[in-house]
Amino acid sequence: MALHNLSFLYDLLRRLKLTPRRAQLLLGSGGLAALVLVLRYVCSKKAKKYVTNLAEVGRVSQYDVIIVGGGTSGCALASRLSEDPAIKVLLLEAGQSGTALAFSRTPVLYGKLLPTRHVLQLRTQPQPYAKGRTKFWPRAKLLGGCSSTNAQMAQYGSPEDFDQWAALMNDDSWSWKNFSQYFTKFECYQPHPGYPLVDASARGSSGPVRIGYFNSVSEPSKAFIKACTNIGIPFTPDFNVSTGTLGVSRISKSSFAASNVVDNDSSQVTYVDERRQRVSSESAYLTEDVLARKNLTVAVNAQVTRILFKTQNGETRAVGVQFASSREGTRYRAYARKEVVICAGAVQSPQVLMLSGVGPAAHLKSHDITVLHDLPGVGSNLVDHPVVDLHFKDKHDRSLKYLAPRNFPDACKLFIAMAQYFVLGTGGPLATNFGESAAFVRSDDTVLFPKSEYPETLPDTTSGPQSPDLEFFTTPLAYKEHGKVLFDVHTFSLHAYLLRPSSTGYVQLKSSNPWDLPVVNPNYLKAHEDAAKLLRGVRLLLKIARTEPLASYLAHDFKREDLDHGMHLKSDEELLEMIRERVETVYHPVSTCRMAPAEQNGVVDSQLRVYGIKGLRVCDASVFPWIVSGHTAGACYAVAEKLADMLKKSFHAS
Ligand SMILES: Cc1cc2nc3c(=O)[nH]c(=O)nc-3n(C[C@H](O)[C@H](O)[C@H](O)COP(=O)(O)OP(=O)(O)OC[C@H]3O[C@@H](n4cnc5c(N)ncnc54)[C@H](O)[C@@H]3O)c2cc1C
Repeated sequence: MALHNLSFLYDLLRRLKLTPRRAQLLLGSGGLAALVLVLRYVCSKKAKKYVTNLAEVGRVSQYDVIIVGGGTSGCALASRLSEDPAIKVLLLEAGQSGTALAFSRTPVLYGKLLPTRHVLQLRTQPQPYAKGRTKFWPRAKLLGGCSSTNAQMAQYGSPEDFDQWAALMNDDSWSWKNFSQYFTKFECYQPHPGYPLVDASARGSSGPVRIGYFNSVSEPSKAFIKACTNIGIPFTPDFNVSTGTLGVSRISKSSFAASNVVDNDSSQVTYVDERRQRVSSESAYLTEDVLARKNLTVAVNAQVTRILFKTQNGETRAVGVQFASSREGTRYRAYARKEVVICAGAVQSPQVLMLSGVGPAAHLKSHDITVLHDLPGVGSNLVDHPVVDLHFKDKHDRSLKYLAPRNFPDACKLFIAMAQYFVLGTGGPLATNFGESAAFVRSDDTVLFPKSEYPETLPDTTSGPQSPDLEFFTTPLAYKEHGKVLFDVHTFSLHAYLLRPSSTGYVQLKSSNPWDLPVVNPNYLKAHEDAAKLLRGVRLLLKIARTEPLASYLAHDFKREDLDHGMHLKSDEELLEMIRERVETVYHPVSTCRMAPAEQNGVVDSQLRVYGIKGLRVCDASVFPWIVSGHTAGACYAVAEKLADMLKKSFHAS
């Protein structure tokens, strides 16, 4: 039946006798419009009801907890807290629903969201160590936050990352042994017959966040895994295990060890549902049942402009928030009996604190903001993962280039893929998140980087001996400018990123107006070792690209300036120039309201309480003491799960 439908569609398109030009026009305008309409229709059926009349929110006399920002952590926290009917929760989100947007729901389309109004069009300061360029830094303005716009890769970092958090805070509840329960609490892992080596019993099975596999992966991405094992990167069946995250994945057959044959159908483990749609914090945690709770109010298009405080007997307490839907809009207020929790993300949590008078005193005064509490750490310690992309020609011309069709056969392929995804609901190419295979390595691994070739000893910035400082991943298509620019030939891409940079930067206010985007400066590659480690990563990737079986999938004799087949011949100096030229964000900023002892410039303590203020906490990527050795969304969920537990217990005790 499915095949019949697809061949019927193909015949129909052929009978239309479209010339390549017509096909291009059809796809460029009508096709896109049709796609958007179909998607709108599909998604509108699932659109949820949230409070949009902000006056209604202020009418409730008091909430117990007000959460600022309905992003990855914010939705999780709101949902968990409101499980207790005695806790009255208000969640205020600056953007609208993400589940109502087709570009968010359909994995392959998330790049299309980045240049829209649903994403803050933030750019960094010129990067002095990256050729003075400013970098595009998209941050979601949607319920679900960046989990509504991200690449859905479900790897959580290394267990030793969290042991390091625990040691810093002298609080064992953050150690992997104890904190890992919150990863399993949010997870609903879907075992897959193609992945028999994954120990499903070690994964969560009843949490709200469905973790599973897409059902498409390109041949070169499978070959990448084998090429990695051929140069000495061990295979690991699961990146999220207690023994650490080092190695390369994925693979399906348990016969791998014997035959060394990679034969999987699926890509990395991802946040994806049974219809191969995105799982975001909103879709997972704000279900209809949760939204039906009388003690939970979720308001959208509600941007918090500042926290409200009360000072009595020398003690300052957060008592509520002020919010509005637009720069000129009416300012509303809502009050919290117990706690205000800021979950506005690594860029905006420090912004909200500073707008409210909590932050570095001199900086606040320079913007005529009355200093309520001088807290120098707010906005400092910004860290992000820098990435370098390498582009290759796909030798067999089988890439997903048809997703941006330029001729009739490609147009047909796209329509078939659309039918497969939207009509048949069987996934296929539109269900890809692009990140297919990945490897985690250490830059001091002497098998991969022999001392004879890499004599320099670089500072060890990993969180422990089982933890990586470099990640590689593959995409079945090369792109530039965050997906805006594709190549006119079939391509395949390899990416190297630095997991534990030494370089840190800052978030500062541009002005005291909450609608002005803050100033961000990650200081990419400021530290010598950051560039040196990325150089090692790029050298190794270039070697992997020329190692079988991957080498046979790439057209290494294809000579073109904008492709990297000759890159391995460059000197270290030339490669470093290229790295500084190309370095971009992997969209993982953290640590701007760092959980750390107060004397070490910390902003929150180990219970995520803002130093010096009562009733105020921060809960999102901004509290990470150090950046995780992997992808950041998982720890955002887990931190929120932990805080929800903590708050529920403390409310019951009081
Ligand atoms: C393009 C992209 C790809 C990524 N890919 C991956 C990936 O594959 N895997 C992975 O693990 N991680 C990935 N990440 C990173 C990950 O998604 C983020 O680190 C994580 O989601 C951040 O969660 P958060 O809760 O800190 O903040 P966010 O999810 O950003 O939430 C902050 C929320 O607060 C709201 N807000 C801000 N200010 C206010 C205010 N004043 N009032 C009210 N609301 C406000 C925002 O609108 C937003 O909804 C990616 C990120 C991006 C952008």
